[in-house]
Amino acid sequence: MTSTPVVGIIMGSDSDWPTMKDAADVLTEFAIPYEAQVVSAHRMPEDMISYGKQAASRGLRVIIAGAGGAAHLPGMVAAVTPLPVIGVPVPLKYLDGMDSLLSIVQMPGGVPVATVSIGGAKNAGLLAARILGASDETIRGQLADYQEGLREVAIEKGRNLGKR
Ligand SMILES: Nc1c(C(=O)O)ncn1[C@@H]1O[C@H](COP(=O)(O)O)[C@@H](O)[C@H]1O
Repeated sequence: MTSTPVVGIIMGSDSDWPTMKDAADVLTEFAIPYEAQVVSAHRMPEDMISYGKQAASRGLRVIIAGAGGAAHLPGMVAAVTPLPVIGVPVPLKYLDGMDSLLSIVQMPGGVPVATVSIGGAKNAGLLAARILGASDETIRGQLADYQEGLREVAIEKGRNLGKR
């Protein structure tokens, strides 16, 4: 039996998937059910509006939206859903993702998008887990273990410094 997705990962094009996959991998690691699909504000505006409007009633609790270039997708989805939207600026060949970053981060007051770093889909996945973990003790425990793992790796790497 597959569980109902609680995180929706959307992206402007399938070409964004190599970047966005990092968010999916984190959610898989935390056993958080997600769905991933292409939803473009520019190329399929009506579908994008439907996706955003139906997201909460379909059971989604967080949306991760990635896009490159003139990245209007995260902000437009945030405009039509009350769910938290995490924006991932996807770097393209030109401008190194600065265009996408600025398109996503400079939202007008009233319509928030939690923007992660350029190409920062891993942190988008972790942020989604933290949002869900605020009201879910199991996920919160998993996140605490994950953080402890980061500490142990950092300490281990520090120990190895003297051995070089
Ligand atoms: N920024 C957007 C939107 C949108 O914001 O609605 N739709 C597609 N795109 C972006 O166009 C780039 C090139 O897409 P193609 O590789 O399909 O030409 C992708 O990074 C996509 O996210």
